[in-house]
Amino acid sequence: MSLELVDVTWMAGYRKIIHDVSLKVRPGEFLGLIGPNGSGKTSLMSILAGVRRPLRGKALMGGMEMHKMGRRKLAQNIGFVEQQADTTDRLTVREAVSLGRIPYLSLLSPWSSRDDEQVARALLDVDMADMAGRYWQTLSGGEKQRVHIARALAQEPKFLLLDEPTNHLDVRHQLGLLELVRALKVTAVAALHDLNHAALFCDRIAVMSEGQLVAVGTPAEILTPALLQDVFGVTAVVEQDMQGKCHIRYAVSEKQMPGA
Ligand SMILES: Nc1ncnc2c1ncn2[C@@H]1O[C@H](COP(=O)(O)OP(=O)(O)OP(=O)(O)O)[C@@H](O)[C@H]1O
Repeated sequence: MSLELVDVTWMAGYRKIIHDVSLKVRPGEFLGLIGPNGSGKTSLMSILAGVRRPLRGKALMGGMEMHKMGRRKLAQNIGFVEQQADTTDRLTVREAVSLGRIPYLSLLSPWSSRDDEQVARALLDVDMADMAGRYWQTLSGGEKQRVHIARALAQEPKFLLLDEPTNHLDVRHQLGLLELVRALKVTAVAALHDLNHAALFCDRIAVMSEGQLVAVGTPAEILTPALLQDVFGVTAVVEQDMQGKCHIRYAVSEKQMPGA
């Protein structure tokens, strides 16, 4: 099953935020979405997740328009981890992750041991099993982020959409999370600010600039010094290692060096 945007335009008030974007997420791939602040990554992710409806164009899951599908069907297929999602509810970590099972529950299909197993597995996946009894409000920013991801994993999604998932995470958990996403049997899309992470973990990278999709391709195709200069306004050297993985070294002017 694929996730696809066809000529999508989205406006906030009178301002066009997303301009005629067409993008097909390939089954099984890990697609990175990169672009400067305000380029439209979050807006595009929420359209891909079916949370926002395009003003023009189509957002399709398995060839069907998402706004015509029920919330339950969307939630059984798409796990979406938004930026800065918070709650004031008095929930434990386990209860927060259990919310991911709601799309599967009904009067005829009440909570079962299978739901317990999915919640336990999701907590293990994000390294939060030993904090399952802790209250949400007592968690650090990084721990909350890992719980959000566990909640999305508990949905057993076919598509995992992550908006800047490594925010708040220390370097071990950043790498652990991206390794986990790669290892999962899901199609994943993540908005990422760290371009070296995108280069290391993503199969393809899509680049947003001023609301437009300006490039899509493999990390080696996309992460060129010319694109980094054009889109991000930075000077960088891009090296490839023996495995063909790109590594970006940014050039910092003398004035910005410590002690200058
Ligand atoms: N509901 C809204 N109303 C008005 N403007 C909006 C709305 N949502 C987004 N925008 C504007 O649209 C532009 C794109 O925002 P978006 O959050 O999609 O960018 P982004 O690439 O995710 O940015 P960042 O990297 O800073 O998170 C920004 O200029 C933002 O201010």
